[in-house]
Amino acid sequence: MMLSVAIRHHFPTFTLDAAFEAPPGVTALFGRSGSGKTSIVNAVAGLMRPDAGRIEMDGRLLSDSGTGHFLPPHRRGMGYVFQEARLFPHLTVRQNLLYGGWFSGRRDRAGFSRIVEMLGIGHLLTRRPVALSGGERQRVALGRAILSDPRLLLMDEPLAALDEARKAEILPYLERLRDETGLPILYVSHAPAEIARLATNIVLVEGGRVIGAGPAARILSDPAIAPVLGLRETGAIITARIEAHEADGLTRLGTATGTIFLPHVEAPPRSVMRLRILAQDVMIALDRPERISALNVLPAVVRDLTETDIGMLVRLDAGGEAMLARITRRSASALALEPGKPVHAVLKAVSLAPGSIGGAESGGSTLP
Ligand SMILES: Nc1ncnc2c1ncn2[C@@H]1O[C@H](COP(=O)(O)OP(=O)(O)OP(=O)(O)O)[C@@H](O)[C@H]1O
Repeated sequence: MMLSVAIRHHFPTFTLDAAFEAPPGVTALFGRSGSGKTSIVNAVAGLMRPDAGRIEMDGRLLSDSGTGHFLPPHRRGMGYVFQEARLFPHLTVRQNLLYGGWFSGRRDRAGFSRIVEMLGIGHLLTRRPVALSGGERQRVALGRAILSDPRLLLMDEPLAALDEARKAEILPYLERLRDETGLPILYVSHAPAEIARLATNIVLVEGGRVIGAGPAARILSDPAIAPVLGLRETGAIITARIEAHEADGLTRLGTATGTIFLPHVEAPPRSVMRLRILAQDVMIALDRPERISALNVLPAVVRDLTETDIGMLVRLDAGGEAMLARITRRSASALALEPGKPVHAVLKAVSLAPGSIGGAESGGSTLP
C-alpha cells in the first residue's frame, strides 16, 4: 500500500498545505492540537474536499482537483475509528460487528472469528454497547472497521478518550493488528508514547504543514523533533531481541550494539521488542564506567550535537541505530564531544513493547 497525499485547503483561519507518502505499516500523523491532522484524515476519507491537490492510493485516484475527480467516502474502502466508538446503541456487539461487512458484501465466517479472537471480544457478542467499558467499546469499533474489509484503516485519536488503564488494555490489540493483519493504518495521535510504540512511519504536522516524514526510528531520533515533543518525551527507539530469562529475574536482550538487561519481560526468547529510550535517561561517559549500579551501558559513537530548546542533544550511533542523549553544554565541552568520538551510553531507564523497529512504552521498566 502506498498512500500519496498532496493537498491544500483554506479554512477561514487556517491553511492546510500538506504533502506526504505513507508506505505500508502504521503511519502516524503526529502534531500538536490544531495542527491539521484530523483535516488530513478527513480529506483521505473523502469527508472533506480539499480546494486543491491529489490523493492517490495504490495507483487509484481518490481525488484530484485538477480534473474534478472526487471519489465519495463509501467508495474509498476506508475503515474509520474515531475517538468515541460511535456504535449503534440498539444493536448487539455481534450486529455492530457485522454491520461493516454488509457494506463490503463480505460475510466471511473465518475472518469474523479471527478478528473477534484477536480483539478479545468473543464474550461480549450478545451485549449492547451500553453494557461495555470504554476500552471494550473501542475494541468493538475497531473490529467493526476491520470487518468492513478496508484497504486502509483511519484511526483518529482512538485512545484519547480512554484513561491510562484502558489505553494500556487496548494498545496490545493495536500491536497485534499491526503485526498480524498487515492492514495499512493511518493513525492520528498527539501522544508520543503511543506513536513510539505503534508507528512504523511518522508524518510530523505543524501549522497545517508536514515538517518531517519518514521511518519512525529516524524521525524520533531527529533532534529537530525535540521542540514538538518536549523534554520529557524526546527519545529514540531501537530494536532488541530477547535472548534469555535469567535466574535472578532479569531478562537479557540483544541490541545492535550490545546486551541490555530489563526486569522480567513477559515474552518468549527470540521475541523482537521495541525499546524506547528517552534522551533525558541517557548519560554519556568517555570510558566504560566500572562499579556503577546502572546495568545497561552501550558502546556508541557521537554522530552530531544540536543545541535545542531543551538543551544539548547528542545523537549517537549505536551499532547502526540512532539514540539521543540530553546533556548540558557544560558536559558537552568538558567531555570534548564531537562527531566521530567513541563514547558509552549509560541508560537509566528503558520502556518496551513488542514489535520490530520502533519505540515503546508499555511495561515502562525503570532500570536498576
Ligand atoms: N470545518 C472547519 N472550518 C473552519 N476551520 C476548521 C475546520 N476544520 C478544521 N478547522 C481548523 O483547522 C485547524 C486544524 O484542525 P484539525 O482538527 O485538523 O487539527 P488536529 O491537528 O486534528 O487537532 P486536534 O489534535 O486538536 O484534533 C484548526 O485550527 C481548526 O480550527
